[in-house]
Amino acid sequence: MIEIAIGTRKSKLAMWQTNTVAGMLEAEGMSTRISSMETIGDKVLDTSIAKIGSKGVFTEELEAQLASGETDIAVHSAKDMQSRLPEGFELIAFTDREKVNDVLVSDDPTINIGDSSRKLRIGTSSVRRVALLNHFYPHVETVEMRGNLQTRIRKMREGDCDALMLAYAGVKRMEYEDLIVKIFSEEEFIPPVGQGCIGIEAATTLDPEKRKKIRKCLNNAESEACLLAERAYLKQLEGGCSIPAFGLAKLDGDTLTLKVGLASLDGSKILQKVVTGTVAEAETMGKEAGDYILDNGGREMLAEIRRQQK
Ligand SMILES: NCc1[nH]cc(CCC(=O)O)c1CC(=O)O
Repeated sequence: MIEIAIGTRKSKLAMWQTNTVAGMLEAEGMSTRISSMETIGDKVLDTSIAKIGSKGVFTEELEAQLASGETDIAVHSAKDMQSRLPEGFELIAFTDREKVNDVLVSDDPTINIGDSSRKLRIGTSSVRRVALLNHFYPHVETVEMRGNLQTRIRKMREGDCDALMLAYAGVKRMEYEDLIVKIFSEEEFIPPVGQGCIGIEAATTLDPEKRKKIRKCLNNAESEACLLAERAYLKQLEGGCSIPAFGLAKLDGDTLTLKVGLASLDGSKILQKVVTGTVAEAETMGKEAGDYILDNGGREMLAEIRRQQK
């Protein structure tokens, strides 16, 4: 029997995702061994990720295990992955995607984000969520909020904020669906690249037979097409989760539609572009959309964002 060694972060969400992936592999007759760790990104909670500076704070240590052969694959939230992986690593599969929306979570069901007469403090550490909230709901106050889902909910309950803006996928997986007070439309609040999807990373040195078996078992072709397009966009911007960029691809028959955008940090400016094509063109589309954004004000916006983040 072939055994797949899986690396993962230790957070409850990461473990949920890893157990799901392990279950899929086991259902196809493979055995699995899970090795979990706390990464730098999990440990440094007092600084926002955008400011830690180093790329891949959640991934570097897992990649070291892949490179040494200690593990075969690492399981990640696809949206936490840098658009350009370090040399020697690749994403070999993308699982079935969960609903991609952002949601608002609170213990107070009467919260209405549209009501500007009431003070509302929303916890998030995402530059994209802050920018979009400023843009669409300028009366809302945002509060910096790091840590895993459970920590954030605890902080909300301690009074740090009135509500949290989170990805539906994580809220569902951690069984906090009862606290959802609003589901943001994916048209208005276009999600970040990769939201809702689990990405499987491997070293390029992974045994090709193993790679093929893992891929066959875990990869969803639709997710893959969408993720390739979205990630190619982010790569063209040379971005990761520290810039307020967003991108969502949808597959309808053979037609892939990619909607992307970039916001200024304060949300005052938003650039958007929609491109369509075939599955085979996924990465070209992402690149094309990225070039369009860069050439139409995005380059200056990115320079400004990077200046403000220094
Ligand atoms: N950045 C943290 C993170 N990474 C993945 C998820 C949720 C699951 C997903 O979007 O795939 C979350 C929490 C959140 O953004 O609310």
